[in-house]
Amino acid sequence: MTVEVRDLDVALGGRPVLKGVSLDVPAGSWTAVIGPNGAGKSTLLRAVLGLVPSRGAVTVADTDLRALNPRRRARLIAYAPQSPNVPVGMTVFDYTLLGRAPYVPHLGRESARDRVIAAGVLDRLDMAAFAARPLEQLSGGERQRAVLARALAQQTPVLLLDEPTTALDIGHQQQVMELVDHLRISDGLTVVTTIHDLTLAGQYADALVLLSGGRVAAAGPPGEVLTRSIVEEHFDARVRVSPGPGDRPILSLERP
Ligand SMILES: Nc1ncnc2c1ncn2[C@@H]1O[C@H](COP(=O)(O)OP(=O)(O)OP(=O)(O)O)[C@@H](O)[C@H]1O
Repeated sequence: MTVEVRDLDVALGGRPVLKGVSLDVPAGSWTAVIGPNGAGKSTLLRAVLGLVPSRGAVTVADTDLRALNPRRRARLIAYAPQSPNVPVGMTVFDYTLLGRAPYVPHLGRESARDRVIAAGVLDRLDMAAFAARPLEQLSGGERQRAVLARALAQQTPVLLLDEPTTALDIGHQQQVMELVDHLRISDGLTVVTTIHDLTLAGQYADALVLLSGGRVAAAGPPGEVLTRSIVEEHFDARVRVSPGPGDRPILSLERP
């Protein structure tokens, strides 16, 4: 399903954080939102979901997202936040099962199918062995995968992921990115993710949107956005950009 954001303005604590941000994410594609710390990436995802007040329009398949009730919205769009408050004492399995909440009838319980879906997602994220463990006893990377599991268990056509790989080792980074890409291709998911690893962003995303100071500073295919001059200007970093497989850029830091 196509996601469209038009002229989004967000102010937090009386300060403008997003200014006129527009975004078009075609159905079944992957867009990565990149940008320096404080650029407004997480705020953009939160504003799309209606978690912070904003001006502008957000539509999914031409439906105004904010006009939907929370249950209908949760069947359309899933969100894995960067560092959510996790309920103390809850097991990984029960937390993942929360992703099925939009499908549970009022006053009803999760079905056997819901439990199968939750178990399947945990399995695919290498988390089956952690199913009975309380969330607060997990490492940072294990908790991050549990948060992702809950979002994937929602089985929505649109997935918003805030920094899904920051706490993960290189193997689990690849596993998570491959799993999301596999779901995108097999189920036609539309994916929007914020991400700091620019090479990883460029390898998986169809399009990159660079936020800088709350505005869209560049947008387009990875090769157009991840140029040496754009990265140096907006991240204040010295980098080498070399062509990788499929003409997707590979970035490495250069010592000044
Ligand atoms: N509740 C708030 N009140 C005031 N300012 C806020 C609030 N939440 C975020 N901000 C500010 O909004 C700006 C954007 O924050 P946001 O978390 O969206 O940035 P980001 O691009 O995701 O950063 P990072 O890469 O560090 O995760 C920052 O300057 C931040 O300090």
